[in-house]
Amino acid sequence: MKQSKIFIPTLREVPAEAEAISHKLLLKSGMIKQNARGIYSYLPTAKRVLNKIEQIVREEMENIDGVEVLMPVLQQAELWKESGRWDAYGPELMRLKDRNKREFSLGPTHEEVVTSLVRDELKSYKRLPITLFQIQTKFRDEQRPRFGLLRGREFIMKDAYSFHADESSLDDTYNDMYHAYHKIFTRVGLNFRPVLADSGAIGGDHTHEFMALAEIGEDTIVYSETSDFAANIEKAEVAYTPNHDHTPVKELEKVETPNIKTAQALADFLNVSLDKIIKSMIVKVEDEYVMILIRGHHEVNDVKLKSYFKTENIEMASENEIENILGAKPGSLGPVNVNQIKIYADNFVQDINNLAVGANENDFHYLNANVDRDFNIEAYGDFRFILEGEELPNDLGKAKFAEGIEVGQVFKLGTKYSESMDATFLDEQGKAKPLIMGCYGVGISRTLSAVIEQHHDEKGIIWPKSISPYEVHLIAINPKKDEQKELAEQLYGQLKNQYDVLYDDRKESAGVKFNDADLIGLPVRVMVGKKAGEGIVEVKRRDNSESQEVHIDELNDVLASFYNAVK
Ligand SMILES: O=C(C[C@@H]1CCCCN1)Cn1cnc2cc(Cl)c(F)cc2c1=O
Ligand SMILES: [Mg+2]
Ligand SMILES: [Mg+2]
Repeated sequence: MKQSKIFIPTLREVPAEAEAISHKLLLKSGMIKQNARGIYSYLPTAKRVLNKIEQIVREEMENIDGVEVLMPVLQQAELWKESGRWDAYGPELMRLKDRNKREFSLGPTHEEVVTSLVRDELKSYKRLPITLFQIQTKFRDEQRPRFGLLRGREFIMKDAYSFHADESSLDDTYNDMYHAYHKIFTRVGLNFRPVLADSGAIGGDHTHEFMALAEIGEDTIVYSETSDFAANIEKAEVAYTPNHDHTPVKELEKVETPNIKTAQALADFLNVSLDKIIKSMIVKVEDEYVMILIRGHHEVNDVKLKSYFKTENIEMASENEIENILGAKPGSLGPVNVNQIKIYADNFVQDINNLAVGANENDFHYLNANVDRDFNIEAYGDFRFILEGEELPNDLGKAKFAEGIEVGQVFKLGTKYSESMDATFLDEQGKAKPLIMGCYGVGISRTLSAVIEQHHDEKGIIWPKSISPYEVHLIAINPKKDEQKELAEQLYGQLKNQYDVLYDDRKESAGVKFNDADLIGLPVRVMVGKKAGEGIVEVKRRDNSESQEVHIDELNDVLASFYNAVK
């Protein structure tokens, strides 16, 4: 492809609002243009990378008998009402009406659609198992789209759905998918870790997320250096063994704490360490308010609350809900004499007594509050995030943290959708049973960004060969010189039969061409310059800048050795 004919609007400067390096480089290298918040156009080099990622995903899905389909982006509301999810999701589910006022959503995922698709077809166990997949644009109306394609509102996903007569068949497909994902993320050149994850709203009890390691990642991975344990921090359990400090129980004492609102401020005011403070928060579980107690140096983990209370419908109580219940604002809340709502506590609250807690009166706290004497605990549980360095359960080693970008997830869904949507099959005894399902996603456009996060230098992107938009960058340094232009044209004619060649034939300065080549990031370049008259050109790697001058008679061999040496 001649660069004078393509459309790669590279930028000299990058819009300041781009924080993530992949977002900066996608803009600067002319791969995307923003249309609206979280909504982008993929320009030619991005489209070619997406095609290659999609093709790798397609191959690995077909290797495990996945069958490609393409479902509609517009989804009838009726299906979401059957599954009960129409009202379970907030504004993130984009809803709209057609000309006849019929309600639809823009598809954020396709469990309902695929279940409705197969429930009329897969009526016999003889037709099972089957795995359908699609590669398609999804829409989720994120409140805070950011970091370019890492968290867009419109994005490309491969979503697969498997249907089974029994659990062991689901287990087989889950394992096939797990290994297929390993191959996919290896082939696209990502440094990734599969981690145990929380299955959240969609239910099921078993799920792994595939995390690409990157500082910018929104997810925190907990892993061990002495075992192969790895989990999303949302899921990582905190081992608890009682370790009470057995200080003598003291009298309850009310103290005035003017304008003290946080645990740290209270610790400083009382001149005690943060871990002696107890934070009390009010959360609404479905429509019941409960109090959660946690030590001052710990943070509550909302995903653990959701799995403990077995509902997604959990949110922090608002300030006026809190005032209505306890008569005080956040910052002065505590368990003493609270009987109108149940009190739950993180396991580690058991290790200390004489607790410093809010007095449920603005600007007042209690010292020496003690469970059973001053308040009752409904139950203790693991409600907090693990801290780096803490021991993992079952001797799996010490918790180490890393940031990750979730590029894939595999779920065992069970019968959540087939029951609610009445998708049954006849088993060998002719008995109607709900289909058992699995679902499996790969973030295609997110993977493109994750690769850039892991493969770049200060000058631009460094594409792995497997998904690079083109394979060789042929550059005529000064096409105004006939010998350079003619030799470059001749080499273009020759090389384009062996490689995907991007030929920079533009009448731009050498500096502009080299800057653009560094930004666009093709693995190897061939430069036709001053020595064209002698038949000498230069071959150069983008990753380590290794270069070699070579006569065009040797170019094929040298180029092949350079290209093979690049990952
Ligand atoms: O999508 C999944 C599960 C799997 C992931 C792999 C491919 C198949 N689906 C989970 N999820 C995430 N965000 C969502 C956002 C909205 Cl607005 C929604 F309505 C539904 C969902 C939703 O169900
Ligand atoms: Mg997540
Ligand atoms: Mg997830």
